[in-house]
Amino acid sequence: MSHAIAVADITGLILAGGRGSRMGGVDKGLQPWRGQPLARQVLQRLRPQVGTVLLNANRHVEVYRGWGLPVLTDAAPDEFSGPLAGFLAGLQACVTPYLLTAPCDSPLLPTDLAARLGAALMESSARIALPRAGGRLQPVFCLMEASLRDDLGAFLQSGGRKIEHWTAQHPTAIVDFDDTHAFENINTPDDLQRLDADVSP
Ligand SMILES: Nc1nc2c(ncn2[C@@H]2O[C@H](COP(=O)(O)OP(=O)(O)OP(=O)(O)O)[C@@H](O)[C@H]2O)c(=O)[nH]1
Ligand SMILES: [Mg+2]
Repeated sequence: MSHAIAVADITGLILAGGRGSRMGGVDKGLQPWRGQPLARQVLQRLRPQVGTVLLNANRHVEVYRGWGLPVLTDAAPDEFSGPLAGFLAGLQACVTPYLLTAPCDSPLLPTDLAARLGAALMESSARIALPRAGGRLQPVFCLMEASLRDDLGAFLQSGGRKIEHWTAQHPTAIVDFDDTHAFENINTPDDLQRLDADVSP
């Protein structure tokens, strides 16, 4: 018996729906890092790990579509309800049993993220798997059963906004990763420079 989820059974979702306020209000996914838009760096790392990739954005939708990706907007794109609104759009669109999210601003995400989270899901009775690095949960990187879509819809409807508040309502497997740089995310123009200097390719 193999304790793995087939790659084809996972839809990847790049989360690029935020305001980027700490970056001056720009679309973070389109900011260049090592010569490419951040969200494209994420796409390169995520694509081999999943069967299909979707992208969630509320601005510059045509630019992202030009990359050949289906683009999902939040149900209420003007409200900026946070990443869970992106999770829900992904869950509603995905036709596979599992959805794996990754933010557009973490270009060094682990190349074995789906494999390790997937193995943890299979080996437990959990419905969600989250990575932890340097002792901190990284809930924006979330592998979940697609059948949680109605439950998440109800959580958002009732005003819930925090990923960890939602995941805490379901059995969740936690997977420790050693490489803390892998989850570094870029929030400010300074971060763009610093992450390039600190971490070799
Ligand atoms: N769909 C959707 N995604 C969001 C929203 N807000 C944040 N995100 C995503 O959640 C992830 C983490 O958010 P942050 O790093 O805080 O990004 P941000 O909100 O664009 O940046 P700040 O405005 O500076 O906080 C990123 O992948 C964002 O794109 C939202 O309202 N809707
Ligand atoms: Mg934010």
